[in-house]
Amino acid sequence: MTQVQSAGAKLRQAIAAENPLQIVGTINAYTAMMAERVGHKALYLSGAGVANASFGLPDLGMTSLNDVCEDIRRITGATDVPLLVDADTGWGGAFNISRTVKEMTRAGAAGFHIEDQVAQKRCGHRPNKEIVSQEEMVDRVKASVDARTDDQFLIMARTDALQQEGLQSAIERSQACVEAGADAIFAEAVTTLEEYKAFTDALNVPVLANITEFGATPLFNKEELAGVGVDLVLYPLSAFRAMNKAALNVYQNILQDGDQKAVVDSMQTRAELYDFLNYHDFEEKLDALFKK
Ligand SMILES: C[C@](O)(C(=O)O)[C@H](CC(=O)O)C(=O)O
Ligand SMILES: [Mg+2]
Repeated sequence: MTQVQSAGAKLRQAIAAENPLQIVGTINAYTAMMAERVGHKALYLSGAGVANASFGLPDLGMTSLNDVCEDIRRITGATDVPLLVDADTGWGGAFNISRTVKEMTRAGAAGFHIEDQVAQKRCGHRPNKEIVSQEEMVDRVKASVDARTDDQFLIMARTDALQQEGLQSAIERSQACVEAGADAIFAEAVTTLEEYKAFTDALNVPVLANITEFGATPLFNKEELAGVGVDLVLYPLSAFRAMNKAALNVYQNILQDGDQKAVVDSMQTRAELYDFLNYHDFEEKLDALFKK
């Protein structure tokens, strides 16, 4: 009998196999399929991405658990690669966080990260973030661990404390989260390799570096990050940002030129699109089933 591996187990296996594991943001099911096809071993659903792309909203804690679960289901329905999900602050107290774990697991997520910002959160790379006490964050982690229905579901604690309270506090918070059962730590808005090393030296669980563009963190290479003990490297919105610029260019050109000839070379062709979708397999099935 073949053992069916849970999404969480797959993510843990990928973390063990890759050094470091690169995790790419996939804003929708189709981009997730492309990332899978080119060989990525782990995918990410960004909270900012859900807010921006699915709702046209800023990343300020305005989307809900259901909003995110809808996008999780779409992506996990289209790929087999494990998906790490941004759970923001967990959307409330212990019982809300419990629902977040259970619903995300049911939707097919492999794990989530939950952060120590206040509910009225901001992007981790913006000024004037506010964080909750260490005790409150530890309670969030405890509630998450207690709610697990699959013991392989990965619970990652994110600390946004570096900006306001400094490195020592951010590390202490991370240690307290690990003590409470966190499987991994997301060190947010880190600015130097030395700081990453301080996190990885102090912790005995995988540490994630968020290499998001146009933020506080330089675009360190995965080798540099592996050199300071980082296990997971996140590119949450890289493809999304590129897609946005490409789309804007097309919209502008169609208006300016009256046709799309100048930008057609920048487009994925119909043949390429169909290839990623396995379109022809579907069509053959249709022909075989309903041949006239
Ligand atoms: C990782 C992140 O939480 C996200 O929602 O993708 C964002 C990314 C970004 O805004 O660049 C964050 O770092 O807060
Ligand atoms: Mg986020």
